[in-house]
Amino acid sequence: MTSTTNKLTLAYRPQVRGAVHVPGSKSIANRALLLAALASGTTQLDNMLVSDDTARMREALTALGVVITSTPNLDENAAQADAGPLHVTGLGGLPNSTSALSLFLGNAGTVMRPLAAILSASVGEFELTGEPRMYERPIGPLVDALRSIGADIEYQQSTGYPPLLIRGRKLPGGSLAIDGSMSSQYVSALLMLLPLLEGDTHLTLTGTIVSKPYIELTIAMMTSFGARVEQLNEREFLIQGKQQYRSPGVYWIEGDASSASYFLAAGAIGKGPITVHGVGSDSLQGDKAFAEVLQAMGAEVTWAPRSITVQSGNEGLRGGMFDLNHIPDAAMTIATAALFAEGSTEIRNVANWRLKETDRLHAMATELKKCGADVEEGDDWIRITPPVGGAAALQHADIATYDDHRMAMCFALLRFAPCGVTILDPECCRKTYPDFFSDFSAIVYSN
Ligand SMILES: O=C(O)C1=C[C@@H](OP(=O)(O)O)[C@@H](O)[C@H](O)C1
Ligand SMILES: C=C(OP(=O)(O)O)C(=O)O
Repeated sequence: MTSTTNKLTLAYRPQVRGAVHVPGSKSIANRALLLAALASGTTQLDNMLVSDDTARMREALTALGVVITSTPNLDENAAQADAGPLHVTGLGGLPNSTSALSLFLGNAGTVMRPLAAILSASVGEFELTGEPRMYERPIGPLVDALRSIGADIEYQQSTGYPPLLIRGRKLPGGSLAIDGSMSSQYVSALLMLLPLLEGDTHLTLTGTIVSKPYIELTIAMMTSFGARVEQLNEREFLIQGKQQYRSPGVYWIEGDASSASYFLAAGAIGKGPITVHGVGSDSLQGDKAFAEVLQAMGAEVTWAPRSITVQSGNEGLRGGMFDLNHIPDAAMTIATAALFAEGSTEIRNVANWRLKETDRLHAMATELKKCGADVEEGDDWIRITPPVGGAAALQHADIATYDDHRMAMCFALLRFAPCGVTILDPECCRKTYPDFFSDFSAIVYSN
């Protein structure tokens, strides 16, 4: 691994073995921080993720008056050396701010969307800002739903996009519809707010709902923090108002299943076995299903409640056609694993890749082509065919990462090809996994 300031060259290492403890899940960490902040009582959060996205949530909650303290890490198996338990003293309800606040939320969808919902029903005036890319990521469906029950939210630049100016006020509940066809985060954001409203709410999801497991994750976590959500059917929910979140005492944040995908794919390509600790059959995260896709491609997968082990199958990986709408983040790792598969791999139903840290369909197609793959890109799909000659015929490329942590991380798999790979601006992985490249280098070998 050689690194200059803004690029990292990863030399050929054909084999992988060992074990890794992946850092805490971004999705769970940011939900846990928020729910603990709204709850009565103090919550201890174990295996907290230390990354840009969780830093943005912590800073925002601290500015809102939530006391969060960290304690030293005494666990030598911890995934991150700086990730000791956090103690969050809950507000026992919605925030109440006497001064106007401007909150910088970076490019963290799991902060912008939930806080837009929570603050629209809180006392105070809140400006929600972020990085330039955040201003290109839509939030209109969530704002429309909140306005329909009386929220006062103003777009400060373009209609339908952050930055937002929110003048918080009591919201009554009632009948509410939300379009879940662009992002499940709008649904999760509303769900976390609704128990705290003055009255009961009947919530209907409209459109073709994307990324569904994240909605299930939200409901599971709300339940752990003492709220009740009644699901009437696939699209309808009844949520009583005037509820209160309650601290569960200690809450363990699972390892990040999307971060696990890079190591699991490594095991499938580079012989293995490799064991990823922190994610397993008991996991709440939908991205654990990534291991099922690897299995369908020919890898050998062994499940335990809190770990997954993968090794290459006897016949290597084979391509196929996969609808990966339910695992949009881990799906990116299938796109680079496809370079090592026999035949073409088609990833379907991922239109909202275009709305994330970058236009991921376009970025992925552009960079895979640089490696010598034949790539076709549709509105909501991508098909990858490795060069004739397979991995041995792949070409070394300087991979542009578009300030997208997953572009940087999933192209690390190219080090299993003789050409190796250079990753430009590898530091962008700090959004969810600051130590990714050193953890990845620790499990690869020359023979
Ligand atoms: O709720 C969440 O924690 C997330 C939901 C997904 O977004 P979409 O619902 O926009 O696909 C996912 O891509 C994101 O990284 C995290
Ligand atoms: C889409 C992602 O992030 P965000 O939470 O900002 O939507 C991601 O982590 O891949």
